[in-house]
Amino acid sequence: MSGLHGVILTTFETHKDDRGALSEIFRESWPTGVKPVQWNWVSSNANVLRGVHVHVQHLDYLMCINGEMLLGLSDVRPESSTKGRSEFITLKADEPCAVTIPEGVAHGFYFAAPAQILYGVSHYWQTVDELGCRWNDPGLGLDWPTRAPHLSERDATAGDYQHMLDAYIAGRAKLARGAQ
Ligand SMILES: Cc1cn([C@H]2C[C@H](O)[C@@H](COP(=O)(O)OP(=O)(O)O[C@H]3O[C@@H](C)C(=O)[C@@H](O)[C@H]3O)O2)c(=O)[nH]c1=O
Repeated sequence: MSGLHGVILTTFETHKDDRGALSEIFRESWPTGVKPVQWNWVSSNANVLRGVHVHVQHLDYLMCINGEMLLGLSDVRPESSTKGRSEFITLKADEPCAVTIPEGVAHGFYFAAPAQILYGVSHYWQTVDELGCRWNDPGLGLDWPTRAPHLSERDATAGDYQHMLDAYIAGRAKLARGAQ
């Protein structure tokens, strides 16, 4: 369960037999809140942290397919009933489920050990929709279980929480004007 407005957990039914297992992971008819147009496969090494990012436009439909991932979430939407709240969800490949992350919910992915994830997105990737801030900015309210994660150059040089919030609000206004 998630306490953040619009964050949806979808659990999968797993059919096991003597060959292994099979799960349906997405049906358009399920109430996931998202219709992916693009899917990404991501492999991460131990102690990698991706993010923290927030999107103005696209939603993510995220699952762990090998190992474990700690998902950090922080609601930055000014009008949200859960604005300013944050939480962690652990996704495990052997407890198959997906998390829908709405636009405006900032998120980071932490991998204590090597793992693989798969995620679908509601809009094609475009850098203009890739906002972010420093993974450990106090404004996020996320106490990660690492002090020195392996980050991308972009994430290591990201700005602060307030800068991300301002960019998110400006990006949303631009989108509302039909400019994105
Ligand atoms: C996200 C993405 C990246 N790329 C490319 C750009 C770059 O060369 C390489 C790695 O991209 P990044 O460093 O941006 O990957 P990463 O830091 O993993 O970015 C992801 O972080 C998580 C937390 C999210 O929220 C995602 O939406 C996305 O922002 O892959 C694509 O071609 N398509 C895509 O959809």
